[in-house]
Amino acid sequence: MGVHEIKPGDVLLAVEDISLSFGAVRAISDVSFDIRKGEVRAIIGPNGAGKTSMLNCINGFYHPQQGTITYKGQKRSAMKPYEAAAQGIARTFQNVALFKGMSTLDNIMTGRNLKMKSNLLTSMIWWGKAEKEELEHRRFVEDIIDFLEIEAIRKTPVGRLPYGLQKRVELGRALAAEPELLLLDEPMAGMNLEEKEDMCRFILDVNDEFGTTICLIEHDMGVVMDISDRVMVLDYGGKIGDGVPEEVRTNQNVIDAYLGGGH
Ligand SMILES: Nc1ncnc2c1ncn2[C@@H]1O[C@H](COP(=O)(O)OP(=O)(O)OP(=O)(O)O)[C@@H](O)[C@H]1O
Repeated sequence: MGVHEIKPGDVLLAVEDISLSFGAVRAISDVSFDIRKGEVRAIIGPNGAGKTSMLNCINGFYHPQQGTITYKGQKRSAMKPYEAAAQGIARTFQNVALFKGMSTLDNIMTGRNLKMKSNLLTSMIWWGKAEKEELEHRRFVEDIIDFLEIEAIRKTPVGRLPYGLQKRVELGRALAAEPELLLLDEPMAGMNLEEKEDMCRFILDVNDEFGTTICLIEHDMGVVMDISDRVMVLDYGGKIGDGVPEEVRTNQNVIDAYLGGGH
């Protein structure tokens, strides 16, 4: 696609001066920040600060009225979510968005759709080829299931699983697309301590073992500071801090926004 190769540490995605409004509500005001290849990047901020809106801009759900987003060196125009997905951007949602009646295995398999080349016509003509491809995809999905340690629930309808496991299945579905950039919206929300520790470990393993770049929104400050390389802080739609965890922890604007809290 004429996109130059990105080395670890290079900028994978750059957001420049973007603003997004819904009528009179300004969700994002003139925010610039970047995500480097191979890092774990966090976006934090009080409720309503614009964090989810930012992820929605990155994966094409929302189109900012101002500013630009450059992914792998290419400035994007108004991109649709499926186009972002085709270019290697996957995401999970604040509230689990899985097919509740379907098994863990089948839910993760749906994340593989983009990678499947065979359609009905080719599978009628090239039945053997399509079957082989299907087998390869199943093997890939089984590997994800092993990696996330969810073999025991592979046939269980996800609606019957506890919330923490559903979040893990959702992570599996996103991984099935073999993303280059993985966006996680509050991956640990609603989890107990043990589930949070597990999820942290999986996020770091995905980053380490697959080299996947990760951008996450998370409210648990301990977790954010532990697992992120850099943290960007939003408040009332504007950026008030950006840097390594230590810089952000000691940033007076950030301390004030959190102490002022409750908005
Ligand atoms: N589709 C929409 N229509 C109208 N207003 C919206 C929409 N999406 C977001 N907003 C508004 O934009 C602002 C930022 O919302 P956003 O969900 O991005 O914040 P957030 O930081 O993710 O909050 P939280 O931590 O509570 O999830 C809020 O005032 C919200 O009400």
